Amino acid sequence: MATVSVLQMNSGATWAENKAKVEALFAQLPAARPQLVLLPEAFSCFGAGEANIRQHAEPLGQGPVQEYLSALAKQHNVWVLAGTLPILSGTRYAAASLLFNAQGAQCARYDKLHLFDAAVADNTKQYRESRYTQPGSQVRVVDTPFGRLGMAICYDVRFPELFRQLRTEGAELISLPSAFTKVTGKAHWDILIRARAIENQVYMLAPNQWGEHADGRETWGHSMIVDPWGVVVAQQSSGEGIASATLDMKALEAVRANMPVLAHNRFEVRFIHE
Ligand SMILES: O=C(O)CNC(=O)[C@H](CS)NC(=O)CCC(=O)C(=O)O
Repeated sequence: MATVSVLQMNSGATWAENKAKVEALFAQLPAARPQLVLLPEAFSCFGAGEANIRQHAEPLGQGPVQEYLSALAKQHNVWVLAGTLPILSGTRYAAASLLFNAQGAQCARYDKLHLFDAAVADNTKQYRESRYTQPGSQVRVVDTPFGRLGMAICYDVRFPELFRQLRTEGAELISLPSAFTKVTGKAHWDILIRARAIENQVYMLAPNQWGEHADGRETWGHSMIVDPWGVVVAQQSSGEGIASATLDMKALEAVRANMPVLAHNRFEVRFIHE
């Protein structure tokens, strides 16, 4: 049975400082070695505006952030889910989640489908992710040695159809790297994640940003791993840190066999491309 770890970060503006944070967290991985480690959304550069994102954006397969993660995966012999980093996409950037295997090869990419354009009663007030982000156009599921992984990001959690589609395509685990705000996180974070886990009978792996960031924006933390019955099996409430859990695929199969919601479903989900 595989162990997975989600890393909670307080990412700053620059890769130099965030790289040091990633390194420090990897040095604290549990003795029961995880096979998969997940980083939060915007782990490499966060909360310092569009010019800063542009400076950190990399072409797919090139650049210091991807090179570092590839080496890190290999060095620690773990799969690494690189929450999101800005990947050049035309004249803009995709908020891309990249998966590296334990040999350091980049083997899956998912671009955030739903962009966070919303008003929130916090000190940022207006979020306009679509101003600088190129949305994805594909749903992504990938086989790993520890289960079939569906990929999602942050605000996507509010769109249950995506998660039903991932389950329909065989997902057993779903990654949800996030930078969920403090205000919306307090109201909705655990409920949304647990609901997606329960209704789709999957493990939800949700590393989040925590604390105050360069532009004063605040994120909620509470990074968590939720099992297919909806139980929060690991959580890092506040501060930087690591939450780890062992995946029990027999228990997942039992939940599905006892209550076959996928077979009972009377609705069909269709992904609408742009
Ligand atoms: O833009 C960046 O640098 C990194 N990306 C983010 O911080 C994104 C877009 S602004 N945040 C979210 O999606 C929060 C969603 C959320 O909090 C909710 O759904 O309530």
